[in-house]
Amino acid sequence: MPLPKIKEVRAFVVRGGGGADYHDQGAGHWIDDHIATPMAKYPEYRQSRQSFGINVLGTLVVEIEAEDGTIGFAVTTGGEPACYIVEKHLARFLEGRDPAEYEKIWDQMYFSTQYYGRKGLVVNAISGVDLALWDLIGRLRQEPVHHLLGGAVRDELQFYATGARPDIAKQLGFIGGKLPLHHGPAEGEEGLKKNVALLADMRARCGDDFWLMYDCWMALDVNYATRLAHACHAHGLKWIEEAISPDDYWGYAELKRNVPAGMLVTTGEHEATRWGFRMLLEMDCCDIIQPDVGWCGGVTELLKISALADARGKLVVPHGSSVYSYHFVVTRHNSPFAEFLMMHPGPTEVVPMFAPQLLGEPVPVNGRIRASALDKPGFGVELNREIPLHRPYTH
Ligand SMILES: C[C@H](O)[C@H](O)CC(=O)C(=O)O
Ligand SMILES: [Mg+2]
Repeated sequence: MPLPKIKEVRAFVVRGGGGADYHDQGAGHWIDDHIATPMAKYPEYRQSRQSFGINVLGTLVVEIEAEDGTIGFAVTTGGEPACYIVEKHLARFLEGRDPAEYEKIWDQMYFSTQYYGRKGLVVNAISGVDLALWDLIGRLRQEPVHHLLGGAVRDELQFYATGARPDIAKQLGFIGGKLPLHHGPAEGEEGLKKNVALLADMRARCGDDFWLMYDCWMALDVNYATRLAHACHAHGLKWIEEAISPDDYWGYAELKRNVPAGMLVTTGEHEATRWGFRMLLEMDCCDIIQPDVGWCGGVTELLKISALADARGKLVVPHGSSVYSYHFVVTRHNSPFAEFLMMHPGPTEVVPMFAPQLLGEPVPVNGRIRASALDKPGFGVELNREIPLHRPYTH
C-alpha cells in the first residue's frame, strides 16, 4: 500500500537552552563546570565550554509533512546553518517522494553533499531529516519506529547515567555512572591526581559493584590517557571514553593496546557514517562504539554501523539521544544497555533529556524503561509547540 507522498520539508531553529543542544544550560549546571576539553589548554576557555562556543549552533527541528497532513518531526543539533542545508539543499530529495524510500533519500542526501559534507554539521542535518522521515513513516503506518526496525528483542531498556553524581545515580536505580573528567593535560600532575581522587571518592560512595566510567570529551593525548587509565584501574574504572581526538584513529588503537586488561575503551559520539565507524572497527580502536543517532547519519545509517559492529562482536551503545536511540537500542542484541544523560543541574533527579522540546518523552524509573512505553506511532513523542520555533529559510 503506497504511503501519501511528501508535501513539504521545513527546518526550524530553537534557541535558549536544553533539549538537543544539551550543553546550552544556565549557570551552575554540572555539564558546564570545568570539564576537560581540547580547548582547556587555553586557560581562558577552561572553566566553561560555553566560553568557547559549545552552544553556538542551537537546536534543529525538522518537520516533514505528507500530502494527507501527517507530520513527522525530529530534533537534533545544528541550528540555523543546518536549517539552511535542509531547506536549500536536502528538501529537494524528499518533496514529491514516497516516504518509504528512505534508502534512496539517504543516499541522495549524502552523496549530493559529499563535496562539502561527510561529517559534522552536514551529517547532523541529514540525521535530522532521516529521523523525521522515520517518525513520519511510523505515524503513517501507525507503528512505533522499533517495530519498523524489526521489533524489540527485550522487554525493557536498562540505563547507565551520565553526570557528576554517580552516587545519586546508584540510588536512582541506574546500573552505572559516567563522570565527566575535569582536568586535562594542561593541568599537569596535580590535575591527574584530582581526577583519580574524584573517582576514588565515587568508588567509596558507590561500592564495588557499580559501574564507574570517565568521559574525557576528546581532551587528552595517548600518554595522559594511558596514565589515567592505569591510575584509575585500582578504583575499578569500567571504561575510558572519547579520550583523544576523534580524528586520531591511530591513537585510539594505541590506547586500546595500552589500557589495563579488562578496562574498555569507548568512543564514537563525534564519528559519523558507516565509513567513519569502519575505521574505528577495522583499526581496533575501541571495545564499544557510541554513535549519536542525531549526528551519525540517523537511523538509516545507524543500522549499517550497527551491523558492521555486530559482525566484529562489538557493542553499540549510542550516545544519549533520548527516544531516537531507545527505539534502536531495544531492537539490537549488540546494544544491551543505553545511556541516560542527567540534565538536572545537580544532577540529583531524573528529568527528561530533551525538555522542553519533546512532550511525552519516557524517562527511566529505577534505571529502566519498559519496551511497551515505546509503543506509540513514530518515535512516540510530540513537538512542544509552545517553544519559539523560528524558520529562518524557506525554499
Ligand atoms: C559529559 C560529557 O562531557 C558530555 O557533555 C556528554 C557526553 O559526551 C556523553 O554523554 O557521552
Ligand atoms: Mg561522551
